[in-house]
Amino acid sequence: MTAGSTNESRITFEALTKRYGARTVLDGFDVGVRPGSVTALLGPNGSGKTTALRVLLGLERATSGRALIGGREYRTLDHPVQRIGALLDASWVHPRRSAGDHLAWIARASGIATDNVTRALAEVGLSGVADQSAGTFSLGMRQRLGIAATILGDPRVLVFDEPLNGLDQEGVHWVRDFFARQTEQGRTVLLSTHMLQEVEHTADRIIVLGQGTVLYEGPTDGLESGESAVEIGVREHPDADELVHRLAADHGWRVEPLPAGTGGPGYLLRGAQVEQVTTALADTPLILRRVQESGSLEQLYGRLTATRADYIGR
Ligand SMILES: Nc1ncnc2c1ncn2[C@@H]1O[C@H](COP(=O)(O)OP(=O)(O)OP(=O)(O)O)[C@@H](O)[C@H]1O
Repeated sequence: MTAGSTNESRITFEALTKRYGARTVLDGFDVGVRPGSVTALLGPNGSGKTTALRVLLGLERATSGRALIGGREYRTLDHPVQRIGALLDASWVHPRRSAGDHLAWIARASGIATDNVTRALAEVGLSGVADQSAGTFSLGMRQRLGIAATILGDPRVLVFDEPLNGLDQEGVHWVRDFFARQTEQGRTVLLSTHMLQEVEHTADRIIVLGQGTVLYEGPTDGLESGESAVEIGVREHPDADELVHRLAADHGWRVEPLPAGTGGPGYLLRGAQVEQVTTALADTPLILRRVQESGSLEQLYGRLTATRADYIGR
C-alpha cells in the first residue's frame, strides 16, 4: 500500500462542534481514525455518535470544525461512493425488491457499474438469495444486504452506525469477520456503538465520546493487559488528599482523582496493586471504603462517562 492510499483512507475529525439550538452535541471533537484498523466510536445513548457520522457523510453541517475523508470534506469528493461506504440504517430497503435489484438500483443511482453487484453479493454471502425479495430477509440478512451496498464502489473507508444491534451470535460473528477482512486489506472501518461489551471483540481501537469530546482514544488490547491500576474510595478525612499523594509518591504510583461519589473522595492509583494499596493504607488514619482493580475497558468507560449527566441538556 502506498502512503497516498493510506492517507486517502484516513478519517479526521477536526475540532468538530455541532449545536442544535442551545444544545451542544459535539464540542471540539478532535480525533483521527487510522487506516487498517476497526475503530469503535463508543459513547452512551445521545452522546453524539450518529451526529459525528452524519457530519462526516455530509448529511449534517458542522457548526464549526470539519470532518474529513482522506483530507477532504464529503461534499468535495469527486466520487464519494468510491471513497466511503456507509450504513446508518439497515432497515432501509424496499421489501418487494430483490436483493440483486436493490443493489443494482443503488449502483445505477451512484454511477457504479452493475457488475459490482455480483461481487458485493458474493462478498456478503447472499449470492444464493439474490433473486429473493428483501422483505423476506431476516435482520441478519438485511444487515448483510446493507453492508453489500457499502462496498459496491469498493471504497477504502467504511462507516457503520451500531452495526451489531439486534443481531444474533452468528450475525455478530459474521460482521466481525467481515470487518477483519476489510482491515486486512488496509481499509478503514469506523463503527459506532453504545455497547461496551461489543468493543473488545470487534474493534482494535476505541474512541470514547462523552461531554461532546474525545475522552479516550487508544488500542483496545492495551486496556486489559496494560499497566495495573487500583481505584479506592476513602472516608472523608481532612488530610485525605495529602496522605494519598504522599503514599503514591513513596510507592511510585500516579494519582488521579475520581469523580466525587457519596461518602468520601476517590482516587485512581496508576501502577499500584491492590495488596500494596491496602497494606500501605493500613499505616495511615484513612479508612478504606472500597478498593478494586482497575484498568479494564469497563472501568475506564464507567469512569470516563461518569460525568456525562452534567453535560446532557447543556
Ligand atoms: N436534528 C436534530 N435536532 C435536534 N437535536 C438533535 C438532532 N439530531 C440529534 N439531536 C440530539 O443530539 C443528541 C445526540 O444524538 P446522536 O443521535 O448523535 O447520539 P448517539 O450517540 O448516536 O446516540 P444513540 O446511541 O442513542 O443513537 C441527542 O440528544 C439528540 O436528541
